[in-house]
Amino acid sequence: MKNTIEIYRQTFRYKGLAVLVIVYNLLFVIFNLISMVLFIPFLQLIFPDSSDEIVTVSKPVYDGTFSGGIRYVSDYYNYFTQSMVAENPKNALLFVCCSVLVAFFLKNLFRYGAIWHQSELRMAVVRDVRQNLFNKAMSLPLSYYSNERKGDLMARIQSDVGEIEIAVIAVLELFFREPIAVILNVAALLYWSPQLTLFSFILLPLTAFVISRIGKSLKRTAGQERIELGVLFSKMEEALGGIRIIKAFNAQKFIRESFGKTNLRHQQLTTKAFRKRDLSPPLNEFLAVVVMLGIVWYGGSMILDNKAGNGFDGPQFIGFILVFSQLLRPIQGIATSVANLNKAEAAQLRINEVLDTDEKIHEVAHPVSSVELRDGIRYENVSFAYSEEAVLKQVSFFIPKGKTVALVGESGSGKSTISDLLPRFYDVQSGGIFIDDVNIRDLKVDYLRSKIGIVSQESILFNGTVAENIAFGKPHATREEIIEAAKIANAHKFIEELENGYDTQIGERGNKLSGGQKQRVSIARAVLKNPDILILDEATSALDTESEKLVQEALNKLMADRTSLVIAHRLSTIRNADEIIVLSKGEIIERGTHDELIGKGGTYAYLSSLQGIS
Ligand SMILES: Nc1ncnc2c1ncn2[C@@H]1O[C@H](COP(=O)(O)OP(=O)(O)OP(=O)(O)O)[C@@H](O)[C@H]1O
Repeated sequence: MKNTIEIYRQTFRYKGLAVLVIVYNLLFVIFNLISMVLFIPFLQLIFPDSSDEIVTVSKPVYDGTFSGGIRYVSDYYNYFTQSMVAENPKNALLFVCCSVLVAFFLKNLFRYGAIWHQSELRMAVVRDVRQNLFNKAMSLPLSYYSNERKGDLMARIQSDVGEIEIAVIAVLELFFREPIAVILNVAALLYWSPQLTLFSFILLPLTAFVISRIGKSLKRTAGQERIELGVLFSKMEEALGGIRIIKAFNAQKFIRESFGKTNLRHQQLTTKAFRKRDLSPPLNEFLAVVVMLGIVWYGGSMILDNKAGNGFDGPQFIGFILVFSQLLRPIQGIATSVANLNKAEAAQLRINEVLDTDEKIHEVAHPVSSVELRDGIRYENVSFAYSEEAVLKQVSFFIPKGKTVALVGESGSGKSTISDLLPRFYDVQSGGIFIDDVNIRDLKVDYLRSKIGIVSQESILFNGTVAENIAFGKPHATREEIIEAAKIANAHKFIEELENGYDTQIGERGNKLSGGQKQRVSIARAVLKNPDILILDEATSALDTESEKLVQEALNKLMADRTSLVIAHRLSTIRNADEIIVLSKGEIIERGTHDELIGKGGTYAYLSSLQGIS
């Protein structure tokens, strides 16, 4: 219920649109009924025998009340058409036809009016929910992404938001259209014949029971089908993502077979679901005919036996059946809307789980507005764990301003974790990191990150032009600034040679560029940002000698005069670091310059010898 209220609230954030949808729907319901009722005089014209007593209807008088007003309009219409019948039956027929036509036209006009505004409303709500989820996804801590699968978040953004879209319409129809349609139609039925109305309502639960049984069974199968579809998609995603490895290992057959099995299971479940779903229309129709025939038999007998009373004649009886047939739609509509809202409750819950996730990286109430970086960066007794197991244990070191500290160690020793703590992708659990004497926790996160440039192992480029990718951290940079940065990053030459120079689209994730080119674009991006502090996660993938030379040169220029923390994989590149810190299992085991560490003959010397460095 809480989540239904939430959907209701989101819908009514667009009050103007919601009110328009409601008003149009109400007019649709009213004209739907009127278009049925207008048939009665039409039928009375076709069966003149039954109109004997009606032609004598005298001109109605308006009694001043609201319900009297409705009766007056309807009586006047009868009086008017019947007077016409007396004068010229063909004119009367034409008049009734025109009235019915106008009523149907208006009914459909209002129906379309409701749908017109509904489309805007549902998409506006969807846009909001999707945007909120995306904004939240952007502010969630990195730890969220390691614990929860990205695919799951994608599913929430895609399918759960879709459920909300359907629910927006359900809310409007459930509260503002269908019940009113039911009430109006039932009122008309009761007005004509309370006895026949009661009889019809005895038959309805029978059909409702059968239909709901099918609905439940369908829901079960549809649920299984959705799960299987999820598996199917994840297999597809996995296979497409790893296509290079699949080909390299000649594993196409294995992957094809595994996909084939899931695909077959999905096909079987979908077929089952379709069969159940497709059973509804014929069964619905048959049950509707059973009910109708029951009414025809009972109502017809009442008229034949002259027991109907209250002037209930043949044409009115047909009108009764027409209106009754219109009653099934809103009743089914209520059932569908309730089912859709139930589904949306679950979807809203899943969306709220994301929206309510704690962002973990909290800002202090009164952050320090700026810090100069005069002395350097200090890690002081830093300990950290992603879950239970400690990943960093009491790590302390200092990077003097303008100097470079390199982190070395086996895979999993904690190098990336140390660098992730500086821009506060995670917060230390004990100890602290200081820029001069200011704890980074006391700085505004945005401000802190604005001072740091990161060049990561993987060059993360986005679909766009080269220039846009370089200006990523400084969107208002001029073309001259971009070119200047590219020159420093040894990227200008190759960019100029591209098809459209700086305006060349580089494709998804920059897949139109080579590894070395991507790295130099990333470096240009960091150069343009011109940060005081630099984190460099050195690329592990080998580049050819020429490319590597260009990248290394670019990095040297980028690092000049900056305070840098370098994660080194190839030890040749950090020979000149001011201090090298060797980590093992989250602890510092050696530290010193290259020469000092080689002289010591410890782990660093051993690792260097493995890489042929002395
Ligand atoms: N997001 C995470 N969630 C849980 N554990 C993690 C996460 N990231 C890293 N770890 C674990 O923390 C430890 C340190 O990892 P880290 O990535 O800092 O090491 P590294 O020295 O940078 O390794 P590599 O050289 O392979 O990149 C490892 O045991 C790793 O499994």
